[in-house]
Amino acid sequence: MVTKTATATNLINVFIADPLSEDGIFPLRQETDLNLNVVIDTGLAPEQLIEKIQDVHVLLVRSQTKVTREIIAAAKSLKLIGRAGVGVDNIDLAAATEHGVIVVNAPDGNTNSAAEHTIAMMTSLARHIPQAYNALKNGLWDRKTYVGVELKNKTLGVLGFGRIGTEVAYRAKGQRMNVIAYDPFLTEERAKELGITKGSVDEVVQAADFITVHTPLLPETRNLINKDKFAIMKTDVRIINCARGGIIDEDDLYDAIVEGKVAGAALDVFVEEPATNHKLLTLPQVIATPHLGASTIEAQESVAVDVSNDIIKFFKTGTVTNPVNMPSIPKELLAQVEPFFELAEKLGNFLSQVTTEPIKEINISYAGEVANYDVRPLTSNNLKGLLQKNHGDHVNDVNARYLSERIGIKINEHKTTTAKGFTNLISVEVKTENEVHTVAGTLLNGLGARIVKVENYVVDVIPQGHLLYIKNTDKPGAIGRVATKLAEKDINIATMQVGRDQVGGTAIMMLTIDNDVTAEDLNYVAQLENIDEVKAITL
Ligand SMILES: NC(=O)c1ccc[n+]([C@@H]2O[C@H](COP(=O)([O-])OP(=O)(O)OC[C@H]3O[C@@H](n4cnc5c(N)ncnc54)[C@H](O)[C@@H]3O)[C@@H](O)[C@H]2O)c1
Ligand SMILES: O=C(O)CC[C@@H](O)C(=O)O
Repeated sequence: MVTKTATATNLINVFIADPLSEDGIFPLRQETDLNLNVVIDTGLAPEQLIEKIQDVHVLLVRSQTKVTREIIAAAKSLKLIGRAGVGVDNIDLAAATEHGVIVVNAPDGNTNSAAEHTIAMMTSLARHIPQAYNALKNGLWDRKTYVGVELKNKTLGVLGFGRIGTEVAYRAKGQRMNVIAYDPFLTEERAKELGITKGSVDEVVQAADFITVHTPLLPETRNLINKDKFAIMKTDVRIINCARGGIIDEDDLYDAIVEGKVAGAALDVFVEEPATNHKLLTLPQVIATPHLGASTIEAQESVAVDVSNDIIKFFKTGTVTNPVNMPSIPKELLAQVEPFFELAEKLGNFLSQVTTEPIKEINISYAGEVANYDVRPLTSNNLKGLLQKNHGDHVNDVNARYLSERIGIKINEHKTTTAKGFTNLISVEVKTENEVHTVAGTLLNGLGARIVKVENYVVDVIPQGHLLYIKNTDKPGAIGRVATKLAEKDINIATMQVGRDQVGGTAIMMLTIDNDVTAEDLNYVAQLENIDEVKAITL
């Protein structure tokens, strides 16, 4: 269904492949600066989706659509994948990164709903509410079978103490439960502050009467709870999974329930979804919901609004609030780091034009104030500049690091707070089989970007427009001869910087000129006496 039409000028095709809150996509509908063409077409088979997203710039999904490598490869114009929710395990992140497609999610919008659902599941499990309801609906007034347990004074084990795990713990404390948790990022101090106990995974599962998992599904968390863990649990433990199918080994859970070790399980998620015919669902001790953790009006509106706003922000500013496959820069730092993006890219671009062999190694050094920030986005921009010559617009901030590593470039980043006379200095060195080239740049207060060092020579060049890089032997007349030859070719010199290592040694000239030069012009200059190398650089 086409919900908003747009003319072809800068048309941005947004394809919504899963049901999203209509109120949540309101920001997209009311956006007038961008030429958005929003199409909603849900429940498609992969082949149908592939057919429909050839010209799509933004693909927006929840958890149903599997955004596979094939789908990403088929969407030739794809720039952004938006996930209205937290988990991105339905998106092939590696493929997105390789294709330079940014992935954004909405990490905060459904935290509350997922935490509330977890508590609802735990309470239902403790009191057999779904089973008793079913019996009563079937005409059975059974008050003996469904005797439950209280939550009060029981211990809740929480594995994964991020946004949702923490919210669940707050609520469990409200039920007067004791909480023990494990998360690699949980400190003793934070645990103390929240009035909970910090334990290892084994300590958590051993101590708990109820265990709830709230980690992402990662190689390290797949089957985090398996038969070895069930073996050390208390008998009659109850298990809740409102995070991701696969964190708990489903076969081992089945066996542990049948053997009487586990009294019951409440599951919102499964390894394979939809899970309509699952063996766990045949057990009376198992209660389940069809992945409803985030299914509230509030959460769906909130995640869709967040992801819609990020789409708009991306096309207006090139930045996003919730990137998944590139480092995020806190808003308060962005303003400070942003001016360095262009400089970093220009330095990379410069080096790509002076280097004549495949680059094997790049050493990027950040000195001065800039070293206080997360410099990974700057390195990505630098690598983007370096690769653009050969990769054109296939390279962007998202895939620059991946592409560089794939072609075998070793990337080293260094930080130091002393910048040798500059407030900030970015120095980049590239190494090839036979060459080493360096360039350094800074941002001068109020004056903008400057290249301040080329190879070992101090210069002062605005990194913009057409430059000539000339290496010569330091002999009288070289500068004059170059200027004359360029004048003969009607090439106007705007600025000229010279530097040398020693009298009579190697020298360089950095010229800014008004127009681009041809290979023939370069040869013309290169043939001059004492001129060793001439390169044209466009920044
Ligand atoms: N059922 C639903 O509808 C629903 C809704 C929202 C989120 N979720 C899922 O809930 C989970 C948690 O979401 P969140 O927003 O709290 O994420 P989060 O990123 O805020 O928290 C995840 C936590 O897991 C921790 N972790 C990672 N590896 C771990 C390990 N090996 N052992 C223990 N902890 C580990 C991380 O350090 C992090 O603190 C995710 O899997 C998400 O996809 C499900
Ligand atoms: O889209 C949904 O409803 C599920 C979302 C949830 O699993 C998440 O990870 O955010």
